[in-house]
Amino acid sequence: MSEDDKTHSRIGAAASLALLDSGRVGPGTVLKSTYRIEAELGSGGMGTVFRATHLGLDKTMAVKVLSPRAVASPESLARFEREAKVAGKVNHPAMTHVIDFGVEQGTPYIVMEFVAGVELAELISRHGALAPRQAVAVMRQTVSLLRAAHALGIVHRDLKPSNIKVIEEAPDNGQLFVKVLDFGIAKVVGDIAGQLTSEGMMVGTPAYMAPEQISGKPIDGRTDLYSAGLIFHEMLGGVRAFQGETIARILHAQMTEPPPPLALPLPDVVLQTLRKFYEKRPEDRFQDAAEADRALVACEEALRSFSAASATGSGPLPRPAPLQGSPSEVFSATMRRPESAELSNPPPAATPAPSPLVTPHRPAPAIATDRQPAPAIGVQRPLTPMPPGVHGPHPPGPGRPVPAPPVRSSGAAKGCLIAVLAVGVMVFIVGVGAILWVVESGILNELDEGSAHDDPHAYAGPTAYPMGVVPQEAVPPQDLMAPGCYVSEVTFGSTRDESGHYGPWDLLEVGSRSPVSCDSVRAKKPSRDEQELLEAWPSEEQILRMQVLSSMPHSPDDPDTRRKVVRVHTRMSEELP
Ligand SMILES: Nc1ncnc2c1ncn2[C@@H]1O[C@H](COP(=O)(O)OP(=O)(O)OP(=O)(O)O)[C@@H](O)[C@H]1O
Repeated sequence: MSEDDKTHSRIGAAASLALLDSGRVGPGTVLKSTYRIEAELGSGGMGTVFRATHLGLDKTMAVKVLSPRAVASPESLARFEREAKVAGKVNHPAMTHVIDFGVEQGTPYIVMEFVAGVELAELISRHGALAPRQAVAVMRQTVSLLRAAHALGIVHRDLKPSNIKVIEEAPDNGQLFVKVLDFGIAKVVGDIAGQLTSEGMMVGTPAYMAPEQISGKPIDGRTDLYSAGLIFHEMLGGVRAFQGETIARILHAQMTEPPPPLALPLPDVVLQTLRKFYEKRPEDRFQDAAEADRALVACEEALRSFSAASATGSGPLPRPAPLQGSPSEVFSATMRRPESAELSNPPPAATPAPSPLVTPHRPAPAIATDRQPAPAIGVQRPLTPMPPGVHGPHPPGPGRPVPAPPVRSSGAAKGCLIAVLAVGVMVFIVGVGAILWVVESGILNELDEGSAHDDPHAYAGPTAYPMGVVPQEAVPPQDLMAPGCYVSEVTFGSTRDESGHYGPWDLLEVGSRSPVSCDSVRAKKPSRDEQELLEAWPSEEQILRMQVLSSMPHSPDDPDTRRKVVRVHTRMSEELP
């Protein structure tokens, strides 16, 4: 995790403790004559995590050692100690259990069970979106752990996909099992120790931080539910819900914008549950983990019938062939990808077996434009029209072509054929005559000139409307109700210049426009970033609102290019007074 991706507390100076040197603990060090440090696993805001061996039990464990930077204050020492004690209180299968705690030559450390597996963040970035049922299963385990922790007054405060480790996959149904890492910055609500994080210091990761956490308001279990909701969104969509080039941009989006809609068909109850997790106001969210869990159970049921309905008439839904071996072999083999020779029972085909962990499809892009409908995800892909209550951007057509009925060669059939041919010839002659008449009469020219105005759904082109951004207060409410508002997803592209700045922005693609009711569009002043994009907007049409949905390099090979997908709400200027 990059430094700029995180906003950790700034630790105050306390020189007396700064003499701790992490060099004292490293591979070869034996702590308490019991734990031999083997290798570094990684480091985060609080310290470094090592793989270690319990010498008595000959068992692998994880040891987290506080970094000299973090240990520079009594506050961080207290936090670290609290991590050990608090984490030890939570007894749940998804909890990473704390085994021991100690201070060796002034260096505090915590001994935890070693959690093998892959971080959810890595799983998503490597394989894309999870199948919805897998995502719901991960959510249920996480929320169940939160329920246990919240009951003890413990809030995690830094839930994110890199703090969730996928430890196993059930070979029969692909269910994923997870453990949550890092209750290290947990806050014991009401505990005096909880006040240690002084006002104004933020602890958390911007992409998953709840609005109240950002604005320094009191936090509680609902704060974790917000982060969990964004993780749910990411599992379903395959990309982070909130992305941005700067921390400020992400924090602003967390405070003011909903996550972009998911571009895959999902039952209503799943979409409603998702939204309720990340409502901006804590009082609009699930009020506790138990309530969230009930909603997730309803999601499970809806997805079951969704799959069943999808499968009707089309045979069993396609499922990737499971890899061979025990669950842990399957899991590690999947993570290493099919260099199949490494598997105990490699799949026989020359083509590598797809991972059962996630569907073999690429993730649905977070944003589906009308030009590029996002693919539905793996096993949930409906092959028949969606059942009632299921919403998706592009209801799929029948999955299989209907075979034509066999034609019988009989006298009656021949008679019918001749009659049909005769009617066809007559229609053709009348049609040609009508076309000639229309061309002669000049009607086509009139239609051509007037089309942009006559068809409110037509893209009017660059010259029809005056350009400008309409601030909310400048648009009378009755006018907001007027027809003529559209929404479309627009792609802008740019290349980084020598000073490292992107711009100017080119308009690459305007997705087809859908009419929206203007009263659903709240005009807002564009940010500086958005203003830059606006300059590329060639249409002399008023832009009510724009929202950056995603921003990424054109391709991994060309990191100096950027592609932004922006949702633009526009209105025809002629509707204004
Ligand atoms: N109990 C554990 N078992 C196995 N690996 C672990 C364990 N705890 C942490 N790790 C791994 O060690 C690495 C560092 O973890 P750490 O929690 O210090 O960092 P982080 O999560 O990136 O940062 P932060 O905690 O500051 O958000 C991560 O790759 C994490 O997956």
